Amino acid sequence: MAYSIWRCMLNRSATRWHLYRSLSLYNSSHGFNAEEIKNKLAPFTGGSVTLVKGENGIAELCIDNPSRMNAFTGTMMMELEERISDLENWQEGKGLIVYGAKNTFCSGSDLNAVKAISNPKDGILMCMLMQNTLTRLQRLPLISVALVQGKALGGGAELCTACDFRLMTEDSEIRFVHKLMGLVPGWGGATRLIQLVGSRNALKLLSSTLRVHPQYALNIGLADDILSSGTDGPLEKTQTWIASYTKGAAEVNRAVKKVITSGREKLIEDSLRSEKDIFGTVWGGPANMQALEKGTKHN
Ligand SMILES: CC[C@@H](C(=O)O)C(=O)SCCNC(=O)CCNC(=O)[C@H](O)C(C)(C)COP(=O)(O)OP(=O)(O)OC[C@H]1O[C@@H](n2cnc3c(N)ncnc32)[C@H](O)[C@@H]1OP(=O)(O)O
Repeated sequence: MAYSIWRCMLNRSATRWHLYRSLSLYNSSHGFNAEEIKNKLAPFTGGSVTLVKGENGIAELCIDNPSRMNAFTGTMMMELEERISDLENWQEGKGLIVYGAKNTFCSGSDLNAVKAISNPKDGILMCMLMQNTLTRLQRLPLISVALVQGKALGGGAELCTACDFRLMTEDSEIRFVHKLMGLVPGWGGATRLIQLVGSRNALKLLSSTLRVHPQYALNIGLADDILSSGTDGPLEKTQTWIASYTKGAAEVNRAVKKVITSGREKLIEDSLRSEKDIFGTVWGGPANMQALEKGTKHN
């Protein structure tokens, strides 16, 4: 009887969570026409966004356009959305590593594409497409970490802020170069940067276009660790790093991320109600009953 009640609550809460999560930031009511901007971006080809979902529940998403410092071409922006959709449906997932090919992170939009859609209407449509995608990335019920090697510039700096954590190699930099381009962030990077480092530090980074090196990033809370060179490569080190945050059953790890996402985005009362709903999806579940049966102690 108890199990069937649990399953019923699980289904109801999961449905509510899916509805909340699948509601994109922008839709037609905001003037967003996905097909229109995708048709504009399609001619700008090159590079790829690849996804490998590991047996250990950790996926690796690679921004792969090394001949252009992993800049996002038009087709790569669309591929990123497809990979995020794949991850939203990966029920066994616990974690995600986002990194760039050939030891550099990402240099933002492909400037060839940028020049071709430099009118305000198309720029806003591209902005809404990328904000939708990066918000969905941030809301994934997976613990995500950006492995920053080399340079994360412009939209690349914004991409790394959409992950829960950032690890930087010793020679890497994060740089919000937008002001030098006569721009401000458009992919949601300003909003997320303020959440990460506070409005004063965010204003410093945007107005000075400072090259943020690892130690300074650590000091202001933009980076979570610095990966020193050694026998293991950066990706292996990042796998080891994320493993310490994703131990145990997938459904419990996913519930942990969901309560944080809820607390980060909602008003207090709404967040508390969501926390209750998410709690209901794991209370009395297999991992909870197993821990109780084991008499788990935490000494
Ligand atoms: C919302 C923000 C978003 C937007 O507005 O849409 C943006 O992100 S705007 C773009 C912001 N990014 C940039 O302005 C970066 C421009 N690139 C550079 O500053 C430098 O390339 C670098 C990233 C600092 C690397 O310099 P370096 O190590 O000297 O290498 P190269 O400059 O020779 O680059 C190698 C190769 O890659 C091409 N490249 C690099 N970045 C881009 C890019 N964003 N778009 C297109 N192509 C890019 C560069 O042109 C070189 O190609 P070749 O000249 O053909 O060798």
